[in-house]
Amino acid sequence: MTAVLEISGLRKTYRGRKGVRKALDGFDMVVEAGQVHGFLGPNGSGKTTTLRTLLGLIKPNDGRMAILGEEVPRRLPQVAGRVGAIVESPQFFGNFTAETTLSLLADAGGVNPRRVPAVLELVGLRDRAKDRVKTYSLGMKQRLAVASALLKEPKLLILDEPANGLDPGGIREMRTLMGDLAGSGMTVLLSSHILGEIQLICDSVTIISAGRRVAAGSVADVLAGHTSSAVRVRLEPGVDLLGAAEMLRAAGAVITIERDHFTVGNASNPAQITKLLAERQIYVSELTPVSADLEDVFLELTGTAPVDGASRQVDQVGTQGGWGQ
Ligand SMILES: Nc1ncnc2c1ncn2[C@@H]1O[C@H](COP(=O)(O)OP(=O)(O)OP(=O)(O)O)[C@@H](O)[C@H]1O
Repeated sequence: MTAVLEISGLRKTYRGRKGVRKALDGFDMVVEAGQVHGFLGPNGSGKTTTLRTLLGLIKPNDGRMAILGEEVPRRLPQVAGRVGAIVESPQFFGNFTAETTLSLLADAGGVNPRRVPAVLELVGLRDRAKDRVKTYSLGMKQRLAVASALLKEPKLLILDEPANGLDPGGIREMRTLMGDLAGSGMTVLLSSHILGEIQLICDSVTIISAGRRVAAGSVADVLAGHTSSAVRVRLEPGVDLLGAAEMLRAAGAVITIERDHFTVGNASNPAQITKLLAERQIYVSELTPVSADLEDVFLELTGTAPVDGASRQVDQVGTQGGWGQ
């Protein structure tokens, strides 16, 4: 596979009245061609700074970046025509229709006007193209924004938080759209903190925390590297669930109590659970492993503060020790 986007050792320090803030601290990222790549991190972890730096809107302090094999920002003029990006929510005139809006943008950007119906079709707005934008839902406005970025037929599409503020239906539409775009050969980079959706949309991810990469790879690989040691425990009806949970907690288990069961978050040896319970004549009716999802991995990784001052990427974060070994 060829890399459409490569970043290495990127550093950005903001200096303000409140002092110096390291937004990017030797950040690395690689995005391969034809992928939908999720760029994930908590608020303030450096996602927007990375995207704005890539697009030449912010000057980095150090590091190398290349888009489609061209060094940026030096060669940005040569590559800009092949990159579509939305890093700030674009403002549209509510009284214009989507068709007019895109026609004006196409005209201003020297794009063939035939692209307008094509992109409207791509984002699923063809039937509403002649309606005023002010009658659109937020999801439709987001799709119009994507349409505007697609006018010049980019090879790489960069979207900052495209699912932000969308309801589940809007997120589903956005997900379908991303899949369609990648299916047409485009590479899509999308930043987000909505992880459940990312797991379904993306082929690969980069997770950033405090300006450094803490995980990267295919969603399956990232998940496989962080197998959960949690198990769900259900007891026979009528048994004192809270009492049993308390007893395990006193023995060192990390317990989360649900309505009709509890989970043990650090059960590296599930037999210990059944043994301790059986010693008190309490019998389990279900003991099931809880599989890790991207959200678990994200919390585990971004809750792990990187070593201060070290620029090494901490992809290989060790898993925490389990209880009951
Ligand atoms: N113009 C600025 N001046 C000073 N500090 C800034 C500036 N822009 C961002 N920062 C700081 O840099 C860090 C990274 O911010 P950035 O906006 O890149 O994060 P983010 O991951 O995009 O967060 P969010 O998801 O909230 O948008 C934060 O600590 C932020 O407060």
